[in-house]
Amino acid sequence: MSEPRAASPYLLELDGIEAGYGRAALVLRGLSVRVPPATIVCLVGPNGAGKSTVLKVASGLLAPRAGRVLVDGRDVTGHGPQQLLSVGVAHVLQGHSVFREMTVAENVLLGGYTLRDKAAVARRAEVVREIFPVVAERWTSLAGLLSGGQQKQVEFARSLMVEPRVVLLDEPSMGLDPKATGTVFAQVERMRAAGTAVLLVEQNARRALQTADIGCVLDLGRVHIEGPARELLADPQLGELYLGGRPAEPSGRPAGPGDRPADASGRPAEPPPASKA
Ligand SMILES: Nc1ncnc2c1ncn2[C@@H]1O[C@H](COP(=O)(O)OP(=O)(O)OP(=O)(O)O)[C@@H](O)[C@H]1O
Repeated sequence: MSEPRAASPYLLELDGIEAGYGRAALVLRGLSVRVPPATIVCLVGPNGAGKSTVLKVASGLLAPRAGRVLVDGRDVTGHGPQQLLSVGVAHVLQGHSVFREMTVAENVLLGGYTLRDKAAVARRAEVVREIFPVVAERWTSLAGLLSGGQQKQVEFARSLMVEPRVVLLDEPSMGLDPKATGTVFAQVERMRAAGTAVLLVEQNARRALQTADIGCVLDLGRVHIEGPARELLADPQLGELYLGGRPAEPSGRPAGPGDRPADASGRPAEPPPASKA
């Protein structure tokens, strides 16, 4: 018999997670993150803080040693990636994962391999082609001929084939120039507009917080500060510690080529004193 579903305002919840690799010290030490439906939540923090590890726990790639993973209030702790995908959690891994020698269409349709019904695959393909126009335009091109930003959109499109309810994005702007980064973040907003929640990890923290609804600052394996992304951007102490020391841009201007990534200065000496999480 399946467990009764508790009513929850959150689509995805990580609650008191402790996780690490092998015998090494724990990376996550009591971390909690909540993702409401159709919301972009961004994790920022120094290199090695455990941001990618959070995504691996959320997608079932790494089993936590303690704590719970909940989807729609239902406990899915310990479930593997396939099971998490089947309840609507899709993970777009760091780096580029398109098959360069295959067409855009083949790459995207691979994302629907778990869908049994051919008509459902065709319907979803139409939906993702609408969300990502470049995917529709380059449908029959070899994926390897696309630019880095276009390839990232192919990866997004592939992840949306199964109609996930939350997509975990690990460093989507990695290796992209500022223009392509802008395009990719615009597409992240389109995913939200299409009703998909996003849990985002990004080196370019300032740019990511301009797109996100909620920001979470990770340090020492926990969420130290959580709040509306715009408020985090405007916080001078946070800017100094985690966002490369530049004052927040009141206009929400996309980051320019001179913008320093969040972690350029490495781990700060002290975390901010007051935890709002
Ligand atoms: N597969 C692995 N095996 C062993 N240790 C790992 C593995 N992956 C990550 N780690 C370690 O876990 C810690 C957290 O890594 P993680 O990649 O989650 O951090 P991050 O905040 O995403 O860092 P970055 O901003 O540099 O990508 C680091 O100390 C890292 O060396």
